[in-house]
Amino acid sequence: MALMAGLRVPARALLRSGCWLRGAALAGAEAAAGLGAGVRRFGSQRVLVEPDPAAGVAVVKLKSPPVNSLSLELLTELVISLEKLDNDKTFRGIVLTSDLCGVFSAGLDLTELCGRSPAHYAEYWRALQELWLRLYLSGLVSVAAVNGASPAGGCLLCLSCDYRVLADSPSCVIGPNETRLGIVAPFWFKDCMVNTVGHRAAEQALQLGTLFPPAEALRVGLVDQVVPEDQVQSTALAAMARWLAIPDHARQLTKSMMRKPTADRLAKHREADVQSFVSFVSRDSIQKALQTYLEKLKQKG
Ligand SMILES: CCCCCC/C=C\CC(=O)SCCNC(=O)CCNC(=O)[C@H](O)C(C)(C)COP(=O)(O)OP(=O)(O)OC[C@H]1O[C@@H](n2cnc3c(N)ncnc32)[C@H](O)[C@@H]1OP(=O)(O)O
Repeated sequence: MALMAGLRVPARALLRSGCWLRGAALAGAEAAAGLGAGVRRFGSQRVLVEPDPAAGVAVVKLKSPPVNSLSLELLTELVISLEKLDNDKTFRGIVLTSDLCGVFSAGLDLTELCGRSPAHYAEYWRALQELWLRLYLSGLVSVAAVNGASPAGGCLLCLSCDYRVLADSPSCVIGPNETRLGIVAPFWFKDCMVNTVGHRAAEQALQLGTLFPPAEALRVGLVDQVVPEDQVQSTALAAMARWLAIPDHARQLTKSMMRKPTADRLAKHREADVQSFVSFVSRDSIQKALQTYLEKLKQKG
C-alpha cells in the first residue's frame, strides 16, 4: 500500500491495465480467445488487437491509462487499427472493449481541449470526425463490450457500434454528460443518440447531461444487454455470432441505408464543423469551464 501511495500514478496505471493480475492468466486468456500458436496480437501502444481469424473476429482493446481518454494519439491509433481491419478480408466483425479495469473510455481528453492553439483544436477535431465516420460506417459488425464507465465521447464510441453490451456495475455509467461540463455535444453525436433512443429520450438525456446506470441505460435503449461484469466479452462474442449469421452483403447494404444519411450530414460539411468547434472551444467562457472541470477531477483523484 505504502509503495502504491508513493508511486500513485504508475501504480494506478498498472492496476488499471490489469498488469499485475494478467501475467499468469495470459496464456489461459489467449486460449479462451481462440488465439492459438501462430496467431499474433497486433495493434499499437494504445490499441491492442486480438485477432481470431478462424472466427473472422478481432477484439480491439483500448489501453491508454489511466482512463482511456480520447487523446489525439489514441484517436489516431484507433483509426489506423480499424482501417487495417476494415481492409482485411479475414475479418467480418470487431468487439470494441477496454483493457483497463472499471473504465471503458472517459470521453474526449480534456487536456486536448484546454489551453491549446486553434490549429491543435482543428487537428484534434478532424481526428475525432475521422474515427466516428470510420466506426459508424464500417462494413464490419461492431459490438461494444462496455466494461466500464463510458461518458460523453466514450458513449459516442459505443453508439457508433452496431450492438452494445454493458457491465452490470454501479460504476458503469454511460451517457452524454456534456452539458454538465458546460459544453455542447456536436450535432452528429446528437443524431446518434436520436437514432438509438428516439428524439424525446435523446433530448432529455442531452439537455440534462444524463449518465445512465446500467438498468436505466437498458430501459431507455442506450444499450442492448446488461450482464455481469465477467460475462461482458463472452456475451459480446455471442451477439457477434448472431450478427455474423447474416450474409455480409445484405447486412452491409442495410447498415449503409440506415446510417449513411446521418453520416453524410457531417461528411458533406466537415470543415464547417471543424471551424464551428474551434471557435466554440476557444471562447474564454468554455476554456474556464473546462479548466474548472479538469481541476475538480484532479482534486478528486
Ligand atoms: C468544447 C466543445 C466540445 C464538444 C465535444 C463534445 C463531445 C464529447 C465531450 C467529452 O467527451 S468531454 C469528456 C467528458 N468526460 C467526463 O466527464 C469523464 C470525466 N472522468 C470521470 O468521470 C472519471 O475520471 C471516470 C472516467 C469515471 C473514472 O473515474 P476514476 O475515479 O476511476 O478516475 P479519476 O481519478 O477520476 O481519473 C484518473 C485520472 O484521469 C484524469 N481524467 C479523467 N477523465 C479525463 C478526461 N476526460 N480527460 C483528461 N483526463 C481525464 C483525471 O483527471 C485523473 O488525473 P490525475 O489526477 O491522475 O492526474
